[in-house]
Order: sequence, then structure tokens, then C-alpha cells
Amino acid sequence: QCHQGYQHTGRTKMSASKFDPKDPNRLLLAVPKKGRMHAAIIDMLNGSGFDYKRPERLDIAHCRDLPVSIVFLPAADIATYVSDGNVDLGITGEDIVAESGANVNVLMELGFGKCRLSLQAPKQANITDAKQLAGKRIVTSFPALTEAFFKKFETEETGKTNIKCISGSVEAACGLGLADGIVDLVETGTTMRAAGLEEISTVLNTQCVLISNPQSKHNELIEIVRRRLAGYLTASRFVMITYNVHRAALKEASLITPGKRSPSIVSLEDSNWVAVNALVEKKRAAGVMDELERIGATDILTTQLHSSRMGD
Ligand SMILES: Nc1ncnc2c1ncn2[C@@H]1O[C@H](COP(=O)(O)OP(=O)(O)OP(=O)(O)O)[C@@H](O)[C@H]1O
Ligand SMILES: O=P(O)(O)OC[C@H]1O[C@H](OP(=O)(O)OP(=O)(O)O)[C@H](O)[C@@H]1O
Repeated sequence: QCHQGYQHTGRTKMSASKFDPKDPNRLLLAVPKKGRMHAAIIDMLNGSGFDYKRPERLDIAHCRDLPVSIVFLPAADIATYVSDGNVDLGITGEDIVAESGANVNVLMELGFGKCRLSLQAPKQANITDAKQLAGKRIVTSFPALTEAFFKKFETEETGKTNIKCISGSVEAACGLGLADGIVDLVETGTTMRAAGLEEISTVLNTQCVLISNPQSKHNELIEIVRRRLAGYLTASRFVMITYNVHRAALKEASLITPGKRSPSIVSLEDSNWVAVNALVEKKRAAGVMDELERIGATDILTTQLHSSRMGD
């Protein structure tokens, strides 16, 4: 792993910006340059309105609307870059933060990149408890977390667990006779099952997080970035529902769509009717529409939100 400071070249050609790309005081935000989290993070940055263009083959892009530069780095190194102060902010997995032991502030869970780090063993070994693997051979890409996990099960009798670190294809280790168990990430479980393994215990649940260097001098900008991302994430979780309802059913309607704080109610020409606007969680929207129809609401529409600022 490379832990050296990031050299800000400022050589990138960009279109007009009110912020100087050569300014060494720009906030640096590190994001994975490829891999599983990359696409979701890029969608989030674009959806949050970060105005940047990554020049082909360059690993830095300067935002035009904020004194922020986005640095594209391997996901596994981001926590260390942030804790060492080479960059101010980073987006990576909680598993990577925990494994690196990095001293960073976790500012926000991002709700994607969800999976779990699990202890797995061959199905035919019939292992039912993690204790049974203490002192045995474990292969993983997460040696620090694995060591901490097994510490609590080790006794004089079991001795120290033999933990071997490899960088990929961990699931093949038991089949090759190299391990009695593995500690690896599981999302759908497809890889685990295909390798004839079963889950014995969860070591850590993980998702993408926004992290910051506790000593960064960019506190105000960090808060601007955090709020932009939070606004986008909230907007992508909710839809705006709009409908007309008879005043007699308004109380019931307000219980169905209480909104985040309260629904907005607008009078209509026909004084017996009102128009209602409220935020509804996307995953509940269809059910809410059914309920509103049932109480006689009409003209029920949902509208997608692009971004938001709603407070915490
Ligand atoms: N199903 C998954 N399997 C592995 N990692 C996942 C999964 N879902 C989310 N992640 C997150 O992605 C991180 C791995 O990303 P990373 O970019 O290092 O590797 P990758 O996606 O396997 O890509 P590559 O192997 O090409 O580098 C994990 O540490 C975890 O936080
Ligand atoms: O539960 P699933 O949905 O099958 O996903 C989990 C698998 O994905 C990752 O491997 P990846 O494909 O990134 O390759 P790697 O073995 O090189 O890390 C991880 O290490 C698991 O093996």
C-alpha cells in the first residue's frame, strides 16, 4: 500500500472556474478510482451537483463550483490517506476504515455498498460456532479484524489462530486445502455458496461512509460537502406525493401522509377540497397511494426529487 502524500499537480486543463485549480488550499476529497463502490459514488457526486470533469487518465478533478478537488484512489488506501491528512475527506467502506485502524471521523453512512464480513467454513465440516475455528488456519484479506475477532475465542488449549492474509479469491482457500475457514465479504452469498462454504458468524456489517481527517483546516467546506451529499441521499430516498382530498377526509389523509414535519395543505377554489403535498419514502409510495385512493383522494401524483436541503 502506498501511504505517501498526494502530489497536487494542478496541471489539469479546465474550463473557466471562479476557484483556482492551482490553489494548494483546496479541500481534497478521495473516492475509489474503480471497483464496486465507484459507480454509486460517481452517481452520488453528480446528483449532488459537484461540477467537475475528470480528465482522461488523470486521478484528480477540480470542481468549478467549490474549492474542492476530487482525488481518485484505490478504495483500500483511502482511510489511510484521510487519517494521515494527505486528503481531508474520503468515501470508502467501513470495513476498510476498521481494518486500517485509521483515526478518522465517520461523518455519515451513505446507505450503499452494504455487505458483511463473515467467518465462513466448508459446509461439509459442519462447524456451528466460531469457537470451533479458534487456533485453526484462517485465510482473509482482513487480518487485523480477523485477529481481533478470534482473540476472544482463543484459550491455552486452542493456541493462537493462524491467520494468513491474501489479497483476493479468498473463497478458494478452503477448497485448496490452505484454510479451515475464511473471513471474507458476503453480499448476495453467491460466491460463498459456489465455493461450498457456509456462514458461521458475522464479523462486521459494512457500508460506504464519508470520513474526514479530524485535524483538517477545512471544517466549513467539509460541512458544505456533507450537507450536499446528505441532501442528495435524502432526495433519493423520498418522493413528493400530491393529491386532492375532501376536507372531511383530511385528518385521515394527514395520518397516511404525515410528511417529514407535516404535510402542506393548500385551499382550492372548491372550498370543500384541499390539495396536499407531503414527502413519502419511495419504498412506501405505492402503498400510500393505495391508501389515499381508498379514502377518496383524487389526482394522486408522485414526483421524483433531484436534491434537497432538509436539515438533520
Ligand atoms: N459484494 C461486495 N463484495 C466485496 N466488496 C464489496 C461488496 N459490496 C460492497 N463492497 C465494498 O467494496 C470494497 C471493495 O472495493 P474495491 O474497489 O477495493 O474492490 P473491488 O470492488 O473488488 O474491485 P477490484 O477488485 O477491481 O479492485 C469492500 O471493501 C466493501 O467495502
Ligand atoms: O456475496 P457476493 O454477492 O457473491 O459477493 C461477495 C464476493 O465479492 C467479493 O469478491 P470480488 O468479486 O470483488 O473478487 P475478489 O475475490 O478478488 O475480492 C468478495 O470478496 C466476495 O468474494
